Amino acid sequence: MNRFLLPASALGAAVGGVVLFKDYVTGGLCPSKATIPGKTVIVTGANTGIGKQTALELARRGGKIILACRDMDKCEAAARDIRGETLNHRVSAWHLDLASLRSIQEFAVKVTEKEERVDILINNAAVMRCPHWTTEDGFEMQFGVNYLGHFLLTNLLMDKLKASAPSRVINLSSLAHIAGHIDFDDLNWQKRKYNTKEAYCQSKLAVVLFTKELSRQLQGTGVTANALHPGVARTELGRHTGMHKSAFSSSLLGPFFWLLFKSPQLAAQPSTYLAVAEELEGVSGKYFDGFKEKVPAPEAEDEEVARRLWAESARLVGLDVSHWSPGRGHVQSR
Ligand SMILES: NC(=O)c1ccc[n+]([C@@H]2O[C@H](COP(=O)([O-])OP(=O)(O)OC[C@H]3O[C@@H](n4cnc5c(N)ncnc54)[C@H](O)[C@@H]3O)[C@@H](O)[C@H]2O)c1
Repeated sequence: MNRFLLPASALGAAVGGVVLFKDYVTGGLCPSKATIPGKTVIVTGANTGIGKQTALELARRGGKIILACRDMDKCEAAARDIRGETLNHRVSAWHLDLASLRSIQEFAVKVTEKEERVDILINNAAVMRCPHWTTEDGFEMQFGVNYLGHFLLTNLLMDKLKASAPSRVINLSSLAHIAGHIDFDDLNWQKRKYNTKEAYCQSKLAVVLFTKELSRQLQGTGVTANALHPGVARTELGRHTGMHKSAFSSSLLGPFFWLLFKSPQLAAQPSTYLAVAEELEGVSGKYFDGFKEKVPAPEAEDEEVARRLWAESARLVGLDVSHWSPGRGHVQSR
């Protein structure tokens, strides 16, 4: 009997260790139980991955949820899933292609006309390490979708956000921002040899700089802006890198991914926390890694870089900054 005791307790300790380690890596569930009845939430890129799970979590908490997606079939399917799972029928699918300034403007006009309020804007959509593609307006795809599209969208919705204050903007960045650099001489990768990884890192650094500058400009308005690294998750984000569904479910690498990567549901917990937590009311201009506030990369804290990026971005998307004040974004025809 005794000869089984040692191996059994070693196995028990190993299993316990794995469970504890996984818990540590994945971060756990949102610590806030706050609900959001009466609040309207927009989640971009909500048909899959972290965005879909975030929309589901917030629908469960009673919000009116707008899924803002490029592919309407997938968006409708996600909205149906969420309505079915949460029994919250105030979940709808709207078209938004962040690779098109026209689409962003149409979406913002529709929101402005049809919605009384926007309490929470979650800028979640992204593309990672795609080939050297450009958006409809000629911007490098990762810079255009991950950052510039959200920059314009947020500015165009600012009147609504201000009128609904206290309200929140949550920008999905990434730990990858620390390897980023804003090259003002070539934001759009027209001069340099294209590097998919550096372009992703630049776009995610731009998201943190945007968050900081937005927060500075919105002081006293009741609108807060925070940036977030959600953790590393098993989503479709790696579709251009080979790290996708089949790798996650392979018998060789599957257990490794299971242990070290979050499920989309767990990776949606930090976004949910930033959206609902009462203790974060008034907290703005911060960078979170999971549920914890962290210091971002030094370049992300550079106010001069942030101001310059804002001005350059406004110029690129045709936002009239000469008459600009928070909430008075005006897009000139291009
Ligand atoms: N998965 C991770 O490990 C991880 C790590 C750090 C940061 N993030 C960030 O989390 C966010 C969510 O990523 P995910 O892992 O769920 O990825 P995902 O690829 O599963 O989801 C991204 C979503 O963005 C949408 N999207 C892409 N281009 C778009 C466009 N032009 N217009 C509208 N929507 C568009 C996609 O359709 C998809 O719904 C992203 O901002 C990503 O950078 C993810």
